[in-house]
Amino acid sequence: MSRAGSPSARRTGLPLRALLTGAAVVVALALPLVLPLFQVTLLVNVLIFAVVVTGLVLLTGIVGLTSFGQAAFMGVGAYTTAVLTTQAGWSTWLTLLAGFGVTALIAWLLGLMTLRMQGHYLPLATIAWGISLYYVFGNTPALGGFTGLTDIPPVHFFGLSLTSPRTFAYLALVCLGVVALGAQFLLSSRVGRAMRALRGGPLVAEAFGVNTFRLRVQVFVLAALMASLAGWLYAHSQRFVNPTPFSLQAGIEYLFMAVVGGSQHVWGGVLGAGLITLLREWLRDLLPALIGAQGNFEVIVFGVLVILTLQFARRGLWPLIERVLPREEVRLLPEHSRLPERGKPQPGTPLLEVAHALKTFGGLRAVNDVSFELRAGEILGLIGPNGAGKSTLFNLITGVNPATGGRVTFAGQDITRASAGQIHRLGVARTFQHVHLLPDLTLLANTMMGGYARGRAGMVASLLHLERREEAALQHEALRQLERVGLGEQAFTLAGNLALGQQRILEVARALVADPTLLLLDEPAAGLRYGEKMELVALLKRLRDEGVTILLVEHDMDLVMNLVDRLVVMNYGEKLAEGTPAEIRANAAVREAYLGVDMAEGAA
Ligand SMILES: Nc1ncnc2c1ncn2[C@@H]1O[C@H](COP(=O)(O)OP(=O)(O)OP(=O)(O)O)[C@@H](O)[C@H]1O
Repeated sequence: MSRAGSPSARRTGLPLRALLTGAAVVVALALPLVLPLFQVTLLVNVLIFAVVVTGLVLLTGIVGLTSFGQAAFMGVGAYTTAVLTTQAGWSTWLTLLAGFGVTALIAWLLGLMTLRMQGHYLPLATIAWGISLYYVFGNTPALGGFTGLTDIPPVHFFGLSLTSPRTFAYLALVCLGVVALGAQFLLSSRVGRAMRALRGGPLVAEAFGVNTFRLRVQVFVLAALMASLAGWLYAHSQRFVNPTPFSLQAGIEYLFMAVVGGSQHVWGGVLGAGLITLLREWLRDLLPALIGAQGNFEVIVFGVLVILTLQFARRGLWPLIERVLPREEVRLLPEHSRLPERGKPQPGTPLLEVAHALKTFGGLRAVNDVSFELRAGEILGLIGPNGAGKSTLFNLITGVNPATGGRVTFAGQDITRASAGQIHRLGVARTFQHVHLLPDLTLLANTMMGGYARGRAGMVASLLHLERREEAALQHEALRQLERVGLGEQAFTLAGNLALGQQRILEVARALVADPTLLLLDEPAAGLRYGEKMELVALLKRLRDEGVTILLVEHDMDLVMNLVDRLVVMNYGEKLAEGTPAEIRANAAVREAYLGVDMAEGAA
């Protein structure tokens, strides 16, 4: 497909969306001037809370790490500036940096200790340190105990003292603008795609070379820094601090805001902060008057609201708004340079060698003394009845589960003990038995995920959008691979709209973006219709003709016999046979293992 006719030309709804964004900015800038003073104070709170919730969107909504402890990090920022300004006379701008330093250190240490935890252990850990920090604030005399610290000086900006809520609102607006823009930049970057992939579990992200633990810690620290900034703003807007706004209950409320607004969208977090804060104020007046008694009745309403949201709008309110907004601009950056490509081995040279591979689970030998070789340029099929050990062997080769014994060599390097990411970086790319795509992202963005290991941009460059050259090269490479597999025309549609067959082909394109020497396919035909299987076979044959080496685990005998150059057959963890499809068809032991499957018929 020619580049001129490529989807880059589509710019869906750009003027209207830009116009709406511009109008929202103008309204936001006008609000502090036109609203009554009480409401401006409320607006300042909304903006401050939105900064914390933006961090939660990244941490919980995108990466999937639920944290109840963000309010505590807000407290670290608030108390750092409170102590250093009131007791050491530091400038408020310097204390902002100091707050970042202290928060980053605490978050990094807590992250190192807790972020390896899975499931409900991590949220429990965040509750634990959320409570701990609250009591540190309340029980430390130097921090004013539960009474807190007063007389915090205002922020000065070029001689202007930001004592009035009206002027302070602009500082809070700028802070939220910077944080929200940075978060948006991050999410549309290489690191952002890796963050999204993390949500589906570490397996996928690691297969693309992401150091998942390091990324989790980085996002955790980033979200804590956003909370710290909010704490700094809070301290200087209120001019006093005490532990209450940084309690576990506040941490839970920030989560409510994210969930109600839409925890996977930056603007969802802002919407949630606004809605919950305004609703709280309104209900605080309304409910006691209605019920005729004093009490925190609004918290009960919030609980019901969250349950209703989870029931009827699981992804929050922002996606409902997004549905009526014009679609976001599709941006294909101009390509200045291409990504470097790795040298490919000569066809016929040994590429992958599995020697006496052994994998035991307790007393079970799931892979027992299996040896075979894969040569560059061929398609090798790994087949066997259910439970034969194919997936286990696949996992040994891809580094998902290390071997108990034996040796696996790829391109001359011993990868027996290498991690999934290290193996990927050597030139092995894979697809998954159960498709792992990001359905809300375009085909292009999904495909770009496969090129993670070919990029270098880190968290800071991504936050500042300094990685555009690299991003452009990746975009164009991804588009080339989509065109190569026949999905170029749909590059800007959402992956979730594809039929399963196309999703599997998309996974192949994503793997190809890694510029692999070896492509590993885990049951690529599972769940496909006949026509889809034929398309897949045609694609894989074309790739083989282009020099791509392929190893596939597959159940579908038709597909395997018509596609591969050679086969390795496994049974009860052992290698039963190896040879061309014709040799395997004629093998009596293989026929025996496949009782009921007529292999000759399968090939026909
Ligand atoms: N993590 C594990 N812990 C314990 N046993 C396991 C584990 N993974 C696999 N096994 C066992 O190892 C054996 C081989 O399983 P494996 O999934 O590799 O077979 P397979 O050939 O891929 O089967 P299928 O075609 O059904 O996917 C099976 O007996 C399985 O129960």
